[in-house]
Amino acid sequence: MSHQDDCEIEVKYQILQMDYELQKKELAEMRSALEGLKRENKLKTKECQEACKSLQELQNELMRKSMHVGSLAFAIEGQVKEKSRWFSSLRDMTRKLKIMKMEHIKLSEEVSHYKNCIMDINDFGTKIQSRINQQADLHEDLKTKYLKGAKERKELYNKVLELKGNIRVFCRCRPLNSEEIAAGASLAIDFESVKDGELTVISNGAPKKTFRFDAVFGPQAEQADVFQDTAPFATSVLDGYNVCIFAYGQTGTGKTFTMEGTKEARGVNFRTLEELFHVINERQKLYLYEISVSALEVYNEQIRDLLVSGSQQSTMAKRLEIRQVGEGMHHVPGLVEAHVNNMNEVWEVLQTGSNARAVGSTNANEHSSRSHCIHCVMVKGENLLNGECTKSKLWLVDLAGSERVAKTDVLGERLKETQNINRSLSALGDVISALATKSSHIPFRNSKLTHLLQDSLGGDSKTLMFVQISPNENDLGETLCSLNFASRVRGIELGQAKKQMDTSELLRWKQMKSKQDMKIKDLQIRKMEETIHGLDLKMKDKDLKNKNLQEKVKELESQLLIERKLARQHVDTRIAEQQQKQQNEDVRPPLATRLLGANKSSNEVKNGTLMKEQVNLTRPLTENSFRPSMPLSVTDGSLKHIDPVEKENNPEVAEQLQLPTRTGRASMCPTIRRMPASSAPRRNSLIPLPSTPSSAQLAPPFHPLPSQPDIIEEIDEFIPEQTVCNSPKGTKSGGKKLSSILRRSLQKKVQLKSPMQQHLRRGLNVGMERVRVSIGSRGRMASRVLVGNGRKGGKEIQQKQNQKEKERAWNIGRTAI
Ligand SMILES: Nc1ncnc2c1ncn2[C@@H]1O[C@H](COP(=O)(O)OP(=O)(O)OP(=O)(O)O)[C@@H](O)[C@H]1O
Repeated sequence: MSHQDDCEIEVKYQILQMDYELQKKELAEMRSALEGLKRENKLKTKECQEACKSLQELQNELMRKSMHVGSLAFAIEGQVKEKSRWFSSLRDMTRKLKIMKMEHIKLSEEVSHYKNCIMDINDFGTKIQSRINQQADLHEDLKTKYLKGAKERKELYNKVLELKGNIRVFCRCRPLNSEEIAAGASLAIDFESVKDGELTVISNGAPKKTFRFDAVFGPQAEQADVFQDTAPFATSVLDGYNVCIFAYGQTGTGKTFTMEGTKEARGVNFRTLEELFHVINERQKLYLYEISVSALEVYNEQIRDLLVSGSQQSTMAKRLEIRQVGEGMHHVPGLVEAHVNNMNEVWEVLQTGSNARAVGSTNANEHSSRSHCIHCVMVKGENLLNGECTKSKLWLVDLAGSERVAKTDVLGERLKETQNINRSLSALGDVISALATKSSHIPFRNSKLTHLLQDSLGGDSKTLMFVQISPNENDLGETLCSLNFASRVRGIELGQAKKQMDTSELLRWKQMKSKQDMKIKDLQIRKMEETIHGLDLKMKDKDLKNKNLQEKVKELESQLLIERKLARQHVDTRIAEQQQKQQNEDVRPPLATRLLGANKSSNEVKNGTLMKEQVNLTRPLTENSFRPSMPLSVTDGSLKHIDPVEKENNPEVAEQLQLPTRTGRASMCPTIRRMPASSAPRRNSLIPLPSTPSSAQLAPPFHPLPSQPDIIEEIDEFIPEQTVCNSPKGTKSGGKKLSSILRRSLQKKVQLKSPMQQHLRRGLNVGMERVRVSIGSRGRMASRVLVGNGRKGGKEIQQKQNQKEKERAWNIGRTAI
């Protein structure tokens, strides 16, 4: 038993030992297995950590992507806004164009209306012209007839005066004054026998001598009666004849009364001038007259200007000398000539002269009898019908008392005065005598008086002499002297009176008239031409504006088209990218496999998918690259189809569809959210984002502003690059089309000059800029964004630059990852 037991025990022991061995072996195996498991566990843990890390990175990446997509959506939103602005500006432009067209139509209608008007006016003008010509002929005929009539009238009038005598003598006898009446003076004139100009001088009640004059005015004669016969001389002056009216006679016989008169009874001076203005007024439509009056006195053979104030007299007196200014024309240089336009002015001048004469002496009457008072009325006349000009003079002379000639028993100053008066009055007598005997020499220069009156005492003038006499028998001697002198004067036969024609004035007038006519006609023609030219210019201007506007609209449309295409391509590219990523995810290997082959897959991505994406990313500028069968529009967070034809033809509808930009931005997010959890290869695919410029491609922050041809060259360079990447024909032609559109647009932009064009150019610049923004997001053209911005203000540049810097920072950050 024991042995058996022992054997059993032994067996058991051996079994146990074997078990033990087995268990030990198992333990060792278990231990080794445990070790293996531990190692595996470690590896797994490490793998898990890596996976977590990778997951974290991917989450970060995802966040960055989301933000990037957000920024892209924001950019798209901006572009959509920009587009809406473009559309609104386009709408404005279209509206303006419509208005302009309407205006153009209106203007065209106006122009045609004006043309018709002009034609009517021309017709009317020719009719009027023919009427005017008829009237002008009639007028000319009437004028000739009138001129002929006027000439005849003048000639007849002059003949009448000539028949009456160019030198006429009126005798006027003053009434006896109160002193004489009181003294019981007897009359020396037989007033009862006065008829037909005959005057009989009586002495001691018996007729002594009979004198014959042109008119005899007795004591009862009024100033107006006297002037009635004097008035024709005034008409003669206006007809261009020189006239001299003088009063001769003994002191106190009424010379001054006849010539000057009193305030109540105006004399010849005032009345003659009144008559002058009366006739001038009557002839005002046919003649133009200028009247000036001078007042002077000849005292002691010196001429004194009565219109110069007393203080200036001393200096003026020396200078006043008589000068011959032409054939038979005499003038006193420096003599004041007062221009008078009406009788008030005439009265002022006459009063001034009278006052000046009075100031010169303490006894006015005494002084007046010792000097010759002379008024010279100068008349310039112009016949408005034929331009005939005349210059004539009217002398109104109040002579010094004639009785002084006989008085020689005076001394000193009075003697000198008397001698001078004697000299001048005897000189006047000599002149008249010489004229009477038709002497070859007329001694005009023997005295200042005759020298002054030379023009009006010669053969071609008319002279009226008032011989003033006293009725007092005590003055008989003086009266007879005066009457004898007057009779001598009346006996002079003056030659035919000549009109004082100013031929140079006539010639000048005719030349001036013809020049004026020419000027008026030229002016009329020029005005008509200017009106037509102005209308033409308006038409051209409107046409030009219309053309420009049409061109601008076309340009803007093409810009918009390009912009729309680019934006669409941009969105398409994004979608394509997403699709590509999704495809990549679908074929992505399991986590462990990817871990083992991470480097390899990374390289594959770099060499394969990545490159493909890069290629795709450069494509969007071409029309056909990655173009979906139907274009998509973002509306209410979902992508909608827009018919491109409808969009082109009806931009407003298209705009309305595109307007909700916020929803457009949101619409991008679900696409991102639908993407599965990112993986390492997928992350690698995101590295070379289209907007990420390589270090070589990164544009400097500020480029110098390129010239327009440079930009065109850049576009030219840029477009073929796209076409190379996208070989299909359509893409090539699209690229060329785009290139040509851009080039044309830029060339036009360069040509713009007018303010309107500049305004449009500003709009175009904005457009170009936007185009560049959209191009710039493709990498290479990013630099052009800065170029475009370089044209704007500093703030805008800064904003754009900041925005780009942000984008670049994102991209650089991604590259670093
Ligand atoms: N026809 C007349 N009717 C009324 N009064 C007259 C007339 N003629 C002269 N008298 C008066 O006679 C006076 C002298 O006249 P007035 O002074 O005109 O003479 P005179 O010839 O000019 O003298 P003098 O040579 O001194 O200047 C004046 O008072 C004037 O009023």
